Amino acid sequence: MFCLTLQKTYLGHCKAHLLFLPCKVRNLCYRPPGTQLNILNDISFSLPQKSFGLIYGRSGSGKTTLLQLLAGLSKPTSGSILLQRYGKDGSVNQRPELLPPQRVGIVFQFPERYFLADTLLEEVTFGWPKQKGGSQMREHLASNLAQALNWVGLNGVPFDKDPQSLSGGYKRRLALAIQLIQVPDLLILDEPLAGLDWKARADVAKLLKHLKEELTLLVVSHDLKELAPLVDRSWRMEAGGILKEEPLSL
Ligand SMILES: Nc1ncnc2c1ncn2[C@@H]1O[C@H](COP(=O)(O)OP(=O)(O)OP(=O)(O)O)[C@@H](O)[C@H]1O
Repeated sequence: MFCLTLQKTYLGHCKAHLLFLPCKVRNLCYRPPGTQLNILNDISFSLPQKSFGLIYGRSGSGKTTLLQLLAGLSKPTSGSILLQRYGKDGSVNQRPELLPPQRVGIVFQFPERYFLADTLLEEVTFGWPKQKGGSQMREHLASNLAQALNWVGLNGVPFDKDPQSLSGGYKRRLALAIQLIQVPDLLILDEPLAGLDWKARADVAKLLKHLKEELTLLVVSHDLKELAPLVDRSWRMEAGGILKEEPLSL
């Protein structure tokens, strides 16, 4: 009886701490190879599941470097990036594990500049496995495709449409859909509103609000005013990569 109570209390304790911390960064430092100084110094933060985290700060403060580490594009010099996984029912199904890059989606600044294909279908399926043995993965991705297009409101757009003929806001939606097909545990966005007109900015901000209900988003942006209503946690970066949690003051 005592053991059962203890076990329940312990599980309750774990849930209270873990369910709300899917992404946990601890004491992250980064020094580019061949250089003497750290660009990032002792960065620690955590982002709750299905929430919107915003990182802002002056140019050169280290925001892009941090996103690159989180996306697995560079390796930290020291420190850890941990991810808590969830079962479909919301229960914790694993201990925190090192964040595998394939579970992180990243939409770079001006993603439309990197579109390669002539049709929307080619663009969204670019990089899918073609050879024998990859069919299971293709099926998996195909089953997520409709959901991803639906999430971003692209489900009515013909598959043979040239991505470059889409409006600015719809190009951003397409870039988001490409990442959403993987159903990432963490979706990173670098300046998602940059270069858009006011209407497209409002549309994309509305879309991000909708996505926050399903996903964990970490955004770097200078557009504090437009994103403020979505923000759950915000950090200001300073030169040397110091991250300070600060509520937005507009
Ligand atoms: N490979 C590298 N080697 C040396 N210094 C670097 C390297 N990469 C970035 N830096 C420096 O690290 C600092 C942080 O750069 P980073 O691009 O992460 O800043 P940022 O906050 O994203 O800036 P912005 O808002 O202009 O994009 C800058 O001073 C930059 O010059």
